Amino acid sequence: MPEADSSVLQIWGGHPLRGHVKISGAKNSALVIMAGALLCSGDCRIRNVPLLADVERMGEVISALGVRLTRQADIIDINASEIKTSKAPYELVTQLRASFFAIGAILARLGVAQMPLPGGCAIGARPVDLHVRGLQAMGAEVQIEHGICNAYVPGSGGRLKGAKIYLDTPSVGATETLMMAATLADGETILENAAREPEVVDLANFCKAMGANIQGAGTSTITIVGVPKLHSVDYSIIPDRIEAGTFLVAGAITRSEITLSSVVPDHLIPLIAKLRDIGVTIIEESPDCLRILPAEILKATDIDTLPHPGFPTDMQAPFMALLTLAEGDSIINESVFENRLRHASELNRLGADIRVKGNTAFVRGVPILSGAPVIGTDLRASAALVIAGLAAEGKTTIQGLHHLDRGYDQIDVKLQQLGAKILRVREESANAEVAANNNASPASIST
Ligand SMILES: CC(=O)N[C@H]1[C@@H](OP(=O)(O)OP(=O)(O)OC[C@H]2O[C@@H](n3ccc(=O)[nH]c3=O)[C@H](O)[C@@H]2O)O[C@H](CO)[C@@H](O)[C@@H]1O
Ligand SMILES: C=C(OP(=O)(O)O)C(=O)O
Repeated sequence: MPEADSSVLQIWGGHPLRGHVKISGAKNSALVIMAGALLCSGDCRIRNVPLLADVERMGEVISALGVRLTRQADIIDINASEIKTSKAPYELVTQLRASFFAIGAILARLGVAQMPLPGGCAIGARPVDLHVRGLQAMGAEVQIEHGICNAYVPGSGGRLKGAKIYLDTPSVGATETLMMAATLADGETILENAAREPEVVDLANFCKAMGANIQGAGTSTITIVGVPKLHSVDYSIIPDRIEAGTFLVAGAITRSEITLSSVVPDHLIPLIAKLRDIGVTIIEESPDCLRILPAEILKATDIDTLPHPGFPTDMQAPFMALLTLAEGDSIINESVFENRLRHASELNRLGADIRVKGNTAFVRGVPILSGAPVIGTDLRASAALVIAGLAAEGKTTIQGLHHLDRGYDQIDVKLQQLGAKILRVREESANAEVAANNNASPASIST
């Protein structure tokens, strides 16, 4: 894992990319499937796990519960035959969102769980009321005190009971928490208005491979019939659709021809539709490979983020970067999170013309962007700045890499392999260069 906190990314933009990129396993699947491994009293082998700070932290959360976890390359082995404590550590859980979702699995296994409120991207209030209400409907007593969610199942045996649960909003995390809780509960749980994201389906497939009885994942009604115990599993997680989408957008903005493999095109339907809408050609080379061709003209479009299968909120910031260089006016409405447009002002530093009103961004296409120092405020905001930096004339320096490294597996290395002029350097040397007014691209990465 690179040293993110003291590093910055330097990008010399305006160069097309060329070649092939392999997409890593999905962050949001890997994290919740690691939590799901806590349901199993045998060995869980999880393959295709991306190299990410969030995965490392999630591994630390699981180890802190007294569960055995080892990692070799992209394989993680977890054996939760024994979970020594029901209390997850504050300093780890507060670093990512998905750690909280483990409350469902811990409660199902032990009948008790103490989970600090989670961290994750600061893109809105992100309450956990739907998780809590669902667990209460399954018979748990739940109270949030001093920033800790304390849950236990009263009565002998401490086993949750199946329930009919309607989610006010199709929350990904709440669907996953409750699905995990229900796999070992007594009786049938029906989740209505459930999230339909591919990562929810991946978690369901993982649980089913361990012997869980789950029907309907990928639709808005999921039925889970609890089983007494789950067995060992060897499971490979799906490719990361957001990483794939980010590379497609990077290809589009730099007018490049690149191929992406290990993708599931069906998971990218809303994004590919929008890219085609604005003039980008994307070819399905094979069932797991996409090719993007250089676009002559990029046209403006409107985006409304929605739960899957709508346009994903996690692609909103990268797509905004692309629309800054499209011909005409675009309107982007962020409907999922209430504070996820902070990248707009950083994109404006690069010469974009974006006005924000409430949850809507009005993007007026400009002919060029020009490099500048910028700061990533969250994970996808940072990705948007990388994308803009690849297209901007001159040098862009991006701070805040701890956000980027939470969710992108070696993005700088992958972009270098595609010919991008991008370097991760220590912040002090970048500052020294600014003082010396050195804007030149270093010889080591000149193409
Ligand atoms: C680790 C992980 O998988 N993160 C993803 C997950 O986050 P996460 O699971 O946190 O997102 P949710 O789907 O839960 O959030 C959607 C909306 O529901 C609200 N809400 C959620 C739970 C709750 O108890 N009460 C409530 O009001 C949220 O504030 C938000 O406005 O799905 C998001 C939406 O696709 C993605 O952007 C994140 O990348
Ligand atoms: C918002 C995201 O992650 P998290 O839910 O972990 O904050 C994301 O992956 O874009």
